[in-house]
Formats: sequence, C-alpha cells, structure tokens
Amino acid sequence: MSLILANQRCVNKLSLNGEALAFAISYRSNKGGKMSVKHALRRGLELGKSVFQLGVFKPAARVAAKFRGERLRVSRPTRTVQPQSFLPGRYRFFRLSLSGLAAQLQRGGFRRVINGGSPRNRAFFLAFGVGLGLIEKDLEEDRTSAALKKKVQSALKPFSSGYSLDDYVIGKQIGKGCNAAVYEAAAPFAPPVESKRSSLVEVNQTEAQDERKKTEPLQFNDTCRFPLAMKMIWNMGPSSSSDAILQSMSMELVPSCPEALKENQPALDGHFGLVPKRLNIHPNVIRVHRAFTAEVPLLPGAQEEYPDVLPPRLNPLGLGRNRTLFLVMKNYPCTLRQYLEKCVPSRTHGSLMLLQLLEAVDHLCRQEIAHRDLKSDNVLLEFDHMGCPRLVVADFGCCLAEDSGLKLRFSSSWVNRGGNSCLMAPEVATAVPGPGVLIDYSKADAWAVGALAYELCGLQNPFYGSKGLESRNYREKQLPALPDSASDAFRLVRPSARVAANILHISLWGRRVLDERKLRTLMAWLQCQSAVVLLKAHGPQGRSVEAELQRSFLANIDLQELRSAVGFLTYEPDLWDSLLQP
Ligand SMILES: Nc1ncnc2c1ncn2[C@@H]1O[C@H](COP(=O)(O)OP(=O)(O)OP(=O)(O)O)[C@@H](O)[C@H]1O
Repeated sequence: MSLILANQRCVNKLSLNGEALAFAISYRSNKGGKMSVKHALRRGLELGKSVFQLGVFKPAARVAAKFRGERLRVSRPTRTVQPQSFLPGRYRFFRLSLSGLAAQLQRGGFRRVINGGSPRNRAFFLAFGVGLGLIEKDLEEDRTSAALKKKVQSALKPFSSGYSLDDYVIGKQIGKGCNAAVYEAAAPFAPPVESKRSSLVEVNQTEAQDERKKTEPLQFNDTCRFPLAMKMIWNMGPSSSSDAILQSMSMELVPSCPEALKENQPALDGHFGLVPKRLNIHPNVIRVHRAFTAEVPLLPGAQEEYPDVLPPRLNPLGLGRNRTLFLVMKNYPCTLRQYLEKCVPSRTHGSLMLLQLLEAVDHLCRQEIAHRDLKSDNVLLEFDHMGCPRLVVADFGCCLAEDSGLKLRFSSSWVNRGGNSCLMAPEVATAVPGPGVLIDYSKADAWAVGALAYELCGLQNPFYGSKGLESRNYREKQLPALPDSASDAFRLVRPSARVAANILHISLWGRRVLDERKLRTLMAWLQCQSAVVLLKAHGPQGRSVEAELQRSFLANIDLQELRSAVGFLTYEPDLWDSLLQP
C-alpha cells in the first residue's frame, strides 16, 4: 500500500510507502517537531530503504518500531538498526493505525460528501475512502479476534447490573444545582480503597496558568477512588410512579447510552412514546451510563443542604416525592467554571477549549438537538496526559430534542424557551409568543459558546452581573474587546458552530492554506493532516485532546463548509467560491 503525501509548499509530490512515512513522522516528532516537513519526508524515503544508521536514525527507528509493537534488533558491528520482521507484515503498524480513522472517515465524512457534496468532493473522498476501505478489510481479522472480544466481555460482565442504588457505594457530594444533587460513586465490586492521600489531585498546568495565580498549584478532585458520579434529580412533580418520573425528566436521558435503561422498563419500551431522542456518542458530550428510578435515600448533607426537596418520610416538612430519577456518569475532576476560577488558559488551551465546545454544539445541531442551558457550570472538565483540558457538555435537563427539529412552536408564554436567561441567544430572548410563531434554535447554542469565549480568555462574561449586557438589546460595539492574545477565530463565533469550528481548525493547524489559497493546497493539507492523524493514532498522542479534535474534523469534512470557513478567514468568500466550483 502506498500513500501519496503531497505537501505542495515544501515538496512538490512525494510518493511514500507506509514504512517511510512512519519513519518520517516519528523522526520529525523525535526532533521536537522542529525539522521541516520536507526534510523529514526526505529522511523518511531514505529510511524506507531498510537500513538505518545507528547514530542519527536510532531514535526514529526506535519510535517507529515501538509503534509497531516490535523490538529493535541492533547489529553492533555494522552499526545498523533493523526492526524485526521488517519484510513480512512490514506495513502492519501502518495498517493498524489507520483502522479507527478509516472507519470514521467512511462513516462520517464520506457519507456526508456522497449525500451532499460536489462531484469534485466525491472524487476526492472516494479515492481516499476506497484506499482506507481496502485497509479496513484487511483489518477485519484483527479487530474481531475472538480473544480480544472475550477479554472485553469479561471486563464488562460485573457491571451488567447497575440499575439500583444497592449496586453502588456512594461517597461525598460533589455538586448541586437548582434541580439535583450530584454524589461521587463507585461499583461495590471495586470498593474504593481508603487512602491517606488527599482527595485533590494536582495538575501540571504551568502553561495554562495566569501570572496572577501562578503561586497556587492547580488542584482538582481526585476521581480515582470514585470514578462515577451519581446525579439525584429532585422530584417535585405530581407523582412518584416510574412512568411519570421518566416522562417528566426524559430530557435528562438524551445523552444516555442504549444500555442505560433496563430493557424491561415498562415506560420505555416504546408503548407510551416516552423515549426521547438519543444522542450519538461524542468525545465532548457527557455520556449517561445508567438511569433508574429509586426511593430517595438520605445522602450525606441532605438534611442541611436540601431539606425542602426531601420526601416527608425523611423530613416531615419536605415537599419532595418519595421516588426519583438517578443518573450514573463518569466523575469529572471539575467544572469549567471551577477551572477558570483557578487559572486563565493559555492561548492554545483557550482555542482548543473553544473548539471542543463548538464541536459539541455542532454534533448536537446535526442531530437536531439544542442544549439551551450552556454555561460554565454545565461544562465538565478533565485533563489529557499532556495536561490539556478536555471538555464535555453536561446537564441536558433543559434541552430541546423534538422530532420536529430545532424549531419550537412558541404559541404561549407557558412554552419553556430554555434554561439560562443570561446566555439566551437574541432570537430566542426577543421572541414574542403568538399563533404560528416558531423559535429557531439552530444557532442558539453557538451564540452561548461565543459568550463563553470571553470567559476562556480570562475576561468576565459580558452578559453576567447587574451591569451586564442583555442579549435581547445589546449592540456589537458594546461588547468588550478581546485581548490581543486571543485567536482571530474567537471573534467569529456567530456564523454556525460548524463554520466557527472549521475556522479554528484552520487557524490552529492549516495557516498555510490561507497563504496560497489554492484548492490543491487545501487538498494537500487535508491529505497531510490525514496522514499525520493516522500515524499519531496508535501512540499515546492519539488520545490527546488535539488528536481527538483533528480526527473529529477530518471525519466531518464537507468542502462547502470548509470553504465558508476559509472565506471568513481571508474575507474573500467569492475567491473561494470560484476555486471550489466543480
Ligand atoms: N459527571 C459529573 N462529574 C463531576 N461533577 C458533576 C458531574 N455532573 C454534575 N456535577 C457537578 O454537579 C453540579 C450540578 O449538576 P447539574 O448541573 O447536572 O445539576 P442541575 O441541578 O441540573 O443544574 P442546573 O442548576 O444547571 O439546572 C455541576 O455544576 C457540577 O459541579
């Protein structure tokens, strides 16, 4: 299998086999990424000739061999390094690293382009998709190997339950909102070990910290002992029946996985039409792993912190119902708000965080779901192995997930417009109820992300506080200036989440596309990005926030949308229009 990696700016066209490309990329990353692409590719070609000089090329050879899961055989007398099994199965590493993306590209980008793209789009993705498809076929054996399947099944077996409170050990309270309390939890078969260790973990985030706050180390909740979070929603409704609870709180189930509810749950087998729209999995959207109803227990802090919502069984003056809904999710170390209280993200981290929010919103839009309550309390945060924040959008209690799409019939003032009035998009905030009035939520979440961008730059959100702007009547010129350090793309969130996300992707990783403004450059950049992402996928870097974002971008490519993004960045949409016409 060979891959044509065309880097128009540096080298005109280099035909590389997988082996050479693997070496080129690993060699370059070994040099701290400082070497030019052209130089690295040339080296890759040389290295692909099968003999590796011990001195200069050893690090590259070692990295590439490590990727392949092979050991290096070093032959001292001739000072050559040769990976074992170099000839048979020589492309094994390369094939393996392609698998995830190939499937993703075929399922995502390829499908979308086939449906709506121009013939030129189609040709490009057809070639790319078919290439990857061949590899994919080859990989079938690897992926469905019986041994691996068995291992995964046995690891999941103990947690095939989890549909009652008795299936969990519940720890301390980790959060509270207007509608729920959230507790740390663990499965009893993995009992949390009592440790003398502090329940806080320190995050190595020197890059992210603002000068003002550098003296304090960044500390967040340690989630190792209790890897799960259990949200107990307060039931103030008219009934304690499971059906009524599931019906009134059904929006909380939108981000749930298919196994979250017990199969024989009577209210959710389709007869009553209570199953809400379910979101597909996405790295920047919370996943609810279990959801069940149970009697409200007396959990730590309940009598002091939320006595009024307890049932009379637990507090004679309480107004809550006896049963309620519980959701089980991953436990995250902190919310975006807690993180921003402790530090101001660097320009890079800020851009990556904004990009993740936009990717999450774009994912929701594609499935015709609007969150309607985006704020920093509803964004949870963890860190990848390099200390980069990974964000997930949580709390879908106010979302709009109707079969009729993102337009809500606003016939009377009793219709709920959504949760967060401060960050309500102008078109939602100014809507006046009446016959035939529809509120369009397709860009509402993207607007809220635009307001959150101020917080990501370390500024106060201009729509908060007694002197804050009101979304219903503010003017663009009233918005405070963003700091000079903010990426240009921060200023352009209004178009749509997808276009704004593309703008950020290009300004982070594809600046050269803007310099040359040729379709060929754009294509070459996409191919280059694909190759780099494929190669990264196998190592630890593959799990970084950056790699996840790049994968997601490539899997969702639509040249028309990409064109809009480039148009925004160059302020010459017409130029790109003409270039990209079939
Ligand atoms: N999976 C989780 N991991 C860690 N903390 C969480 C998790 N889910 C929620 N929390 C914490 O609990 C708090 C309240 O959760 P959530 O926002 O879901 O409750 P709510 O009552 O629906 O909120 P709202 O007031 O916005 O309606 C969050 O702000 C956060 O601090």
